[in-house]
Amino acid sequence: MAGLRIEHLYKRYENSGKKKSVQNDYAVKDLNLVAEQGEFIALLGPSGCGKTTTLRMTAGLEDITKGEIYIGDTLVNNLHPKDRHIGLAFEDYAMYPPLTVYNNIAFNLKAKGVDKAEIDKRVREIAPLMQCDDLLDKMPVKLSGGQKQRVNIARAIIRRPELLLMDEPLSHLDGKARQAMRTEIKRLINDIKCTTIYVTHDQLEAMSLADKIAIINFGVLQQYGTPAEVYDDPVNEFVASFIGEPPMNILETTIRGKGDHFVFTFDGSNLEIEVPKRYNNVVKDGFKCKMGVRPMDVLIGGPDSKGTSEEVATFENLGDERRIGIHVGETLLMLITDAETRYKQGDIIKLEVRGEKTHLFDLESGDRIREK
Ligand SMILES: Nc1ncnc2c1ncn2[C@@H]1O[C@H](COP(=O)(O)OP(=O)(O)OP(=O)(O)O)[C@@H](O)[C@H]1O
Repeated sequence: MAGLRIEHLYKRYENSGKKKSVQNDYAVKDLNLVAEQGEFIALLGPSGCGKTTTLRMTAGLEDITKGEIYIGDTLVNNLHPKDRHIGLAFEDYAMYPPLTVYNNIAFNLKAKGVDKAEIDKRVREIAPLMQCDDLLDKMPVKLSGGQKQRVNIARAIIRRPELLLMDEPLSHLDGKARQAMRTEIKRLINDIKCTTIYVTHDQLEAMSLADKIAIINFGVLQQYGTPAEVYDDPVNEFVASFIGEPPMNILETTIRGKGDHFVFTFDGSNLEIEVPKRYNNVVKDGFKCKMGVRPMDVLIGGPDSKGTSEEVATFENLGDERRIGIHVGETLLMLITDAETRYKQGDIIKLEVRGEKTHLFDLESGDRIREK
């Protein structure tokens, strides 16, 4: 049984003509997505791409323009939010300030008329899971951002939802608290095994938490797959450059024949990178496209390296890794190294690129060009 099934979902806001960022007037366009029972799905994409709209339609907080949403086997298009068996944890904590944490967590069960003893049992079950047992007597105003978020999530899961919907739940937290909460969410979801849809624009969060990631741009699903699939096998330039930090290097290139193989060449640079042989059937001398390569697949060669000599344009020391930028024509090619050497602008290094790790993208559409 699918935890959630979305079929040909569209959303058009009536006033969207005024919003420049909605391409073709649709905030969500022909979205299809299946989350299996118990799966953790991240909806990932830039601001305004339609993630929250999708979540709100799933929750029943926003009308659907066209399409179907099933939770389990039930078509929920016309069901009231309270009848959808969902738990909601949105970025604003939306707690009731005059109520203690206990009463905030218990609120929805009380409203449903669940008896007192059962409510108490459930609050005391959930509180340790979300590490808020010592907060139960506190008032919301006394809580830190991380604590509020834990209570917020406890409120969402106390109803034992079939589907947990989370919208940027970590966005108010700073770096360390964010990391800690991320780990807690992962542990929690493993414990309660609830199908979860999690909205974020943070690719690291999506990569570390999700079983599958739906990457959306301008309301259109670009790719839906496991973190490894979207990282290693991106379907287009958008996905390739959205996933990974620092992002994949993408450079315009002209392919040239060289003996029995082809090389990527770049305007204004001597750099040449071997095109993987598997592309021999799709490229030819003079073929123009974009080449993508991840910064960790660009290496600094040793003294005997046959790589090209290049000048360091930028150097950043980030503690556990160092980032070097090299001008290739007008584009900055980034590489990451864990070597201790500190470079400075103008230093010469030998550059080696792992040709076998390169991807090809269509110059116009950005679609991945695949071997035949
Ligand atoms: N109530 C509304 N009326 C009109 N347009 C809206 C409304 N809500 C959202 N939009 C538009 O729909 C598009 C998708 O918005 P949505 O909030 O779903 O994106 P998002 O990916 O969640 O963005 P963010 O990460 O910034 O929250 C945006 O262009 C937005 O301006």
